[in-house]
Amino acid sequence: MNDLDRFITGLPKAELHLHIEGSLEPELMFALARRNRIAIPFRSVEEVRAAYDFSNLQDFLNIYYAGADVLRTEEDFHDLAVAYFDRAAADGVVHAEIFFDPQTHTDRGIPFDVVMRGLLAGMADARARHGLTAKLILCFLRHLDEEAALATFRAAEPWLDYIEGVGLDSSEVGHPPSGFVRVFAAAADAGLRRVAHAGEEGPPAYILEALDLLGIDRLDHGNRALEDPLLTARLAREAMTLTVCPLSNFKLRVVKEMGDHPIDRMLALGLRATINSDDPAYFGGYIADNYRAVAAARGLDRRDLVTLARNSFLGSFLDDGQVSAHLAQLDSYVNGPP
Ligand code: HPA
Ligand SMILES: [Zn+2]
Repeated sequence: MNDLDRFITGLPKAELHLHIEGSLEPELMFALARRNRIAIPFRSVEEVRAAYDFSNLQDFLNIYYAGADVLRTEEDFHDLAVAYFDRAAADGVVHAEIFFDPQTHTDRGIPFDVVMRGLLAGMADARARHGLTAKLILCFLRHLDEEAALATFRAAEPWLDYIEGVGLDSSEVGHPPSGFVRVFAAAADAGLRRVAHAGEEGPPAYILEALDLLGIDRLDHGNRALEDPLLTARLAREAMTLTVCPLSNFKLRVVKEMGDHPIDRMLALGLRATINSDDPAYFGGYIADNYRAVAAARGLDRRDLVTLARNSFLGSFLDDGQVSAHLAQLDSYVNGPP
């Protein structure tokens, strides 16, 4: 590890865009398949990795939903979460706001409660082992209809004290935010935060819908906002946090090359951009790898990296006191011992 690598790994940071199902490493997939006596169409971890051959969101999603089939028990969700938190803590993550896709599990007959109990147990372990805090964001699958999202929200009702917010993910194009106004309104009425994937593959108009129709507090991806200068200016003016995922953007061809990544342009335009890993088991790296990838490709200096880490706390759903404490910790990391 060189100096910049060490600096990035040690930088205290929050992760704001992480699908827990996307942190399922092939090794754990094999272990869970064995434990649950499930046949999977692969003979080795290498074969699984070789099958991760996708070049757009839908091809990736097909593989990601298939992989999630090995998750069956509370213990499985616990082990999945602990594996992610251990890995995140090693990358300097001190706080994580993680997505989960309940419909991916309830549609296979896994009860909502099993998913919740397992993830919450994993979060408690992360707190005890690493002092890492975490929040849960329930994502609705946008390739399914709003009735299904409303049913999922009703299933979540007993658990709302343990859920920070709702999100919108899965296949973006053809499934605009305008289809989910009622379920997001119900979430707002229940006092939940709202986020949505928009502008990853979908057009800037979808970002506008997420802002104006869903009332989002944070924008997941948002890359295509840059095609619309007025929208970009608005996002900057409103200090909207963008959860940008560089390795995901590269693997899913949102950018052709890492050298084309707009992260520094976003910062220069005054956008509150953050760096995140999205689905690290599938996209080839955890959060520090994402910081390193853009630092190398776009020549980011330490000041830019600190800005990105600062933005991750400012964009989190922690309360003001907790944000200040994390920013103070970040300052003391950057400035060294007094
Ligand atoms: O990058 C993503 N985009 C949309 N849906 C997803 N579900 C997991 N990862 C993603
Ligand atoms: Zn995502």
